Amino acid sequence: MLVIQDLGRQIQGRWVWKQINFELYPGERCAIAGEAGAGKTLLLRAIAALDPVQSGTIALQGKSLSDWFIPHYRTQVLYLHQRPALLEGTVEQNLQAIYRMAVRRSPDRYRDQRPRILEYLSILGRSPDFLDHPTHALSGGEGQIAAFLRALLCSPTVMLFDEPTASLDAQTEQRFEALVRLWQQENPVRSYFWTSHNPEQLERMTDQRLTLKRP
Ligand SMILES: Nc1ncnc2c1ncn2[C@@H]1O[C@H](COP(=O)(O)OP(=O)(O)OP(=O)(O)O)[C@@H](O)[C@H]1O
Repeated sequence: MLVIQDLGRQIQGRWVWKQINFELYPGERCAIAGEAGAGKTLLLRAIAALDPVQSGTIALQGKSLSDWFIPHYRTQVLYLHQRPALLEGTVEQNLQAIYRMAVRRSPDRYRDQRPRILEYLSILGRSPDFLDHPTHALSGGEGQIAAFLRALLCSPTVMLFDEPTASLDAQTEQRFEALVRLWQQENPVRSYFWTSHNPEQLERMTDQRLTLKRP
């Protein structure tokens, strides 16, 4: 699915990590572990093609990142930010915006997907009113939920979860994890990387581990 070879990232002339080699197979759930500042976010951002790397290559489905049209690559590999940025407007307008992007332009598609969104909301313990909330009034946890719904609608093959439940209470965290499992069951080739400072969560949610150490 995704092959990382000899990947290295420098910041101000210093290697944060280097010689990272890893293969993510279809359906795999991989933890990215390492102490605070080890470069977990930088690695996820590199895999998402959001940041440059100073050495090595990434290939998705046998095709090197440099040969992908980046907007298409990002429909397949999606980074869920720790502190997601949402557009002005309501949660629902943020979800509808996905279908105005050139790579997915299809105005009617949102309507078709709405029942699915309502099902996801109920798994997350939220009522349909959540869709009407203005994004500027969302708490950090609600912002994570809204961004997760948006990510699910994008249907990526590889999801990059960066401390996705850091702002959630324990019950919503469990619901979030249940929805990740459902998302994966819907299509078992879906795979993900997940970072968290909670070892029990990594135990529950992942079965592979990539540990970052200082070079
Ligand atoms: N834009 C930047 N400019 C300068 N240094 C940066 C930048 N982004 C990250 N760093 C540094 O790179 C290192 C790795 O950062 P990163 O956020 O990837 O760590 P992390 O493992 O995700 O940490 P945490 O577990 O605390 O979230 C840190 O020392 C950080 O200060």
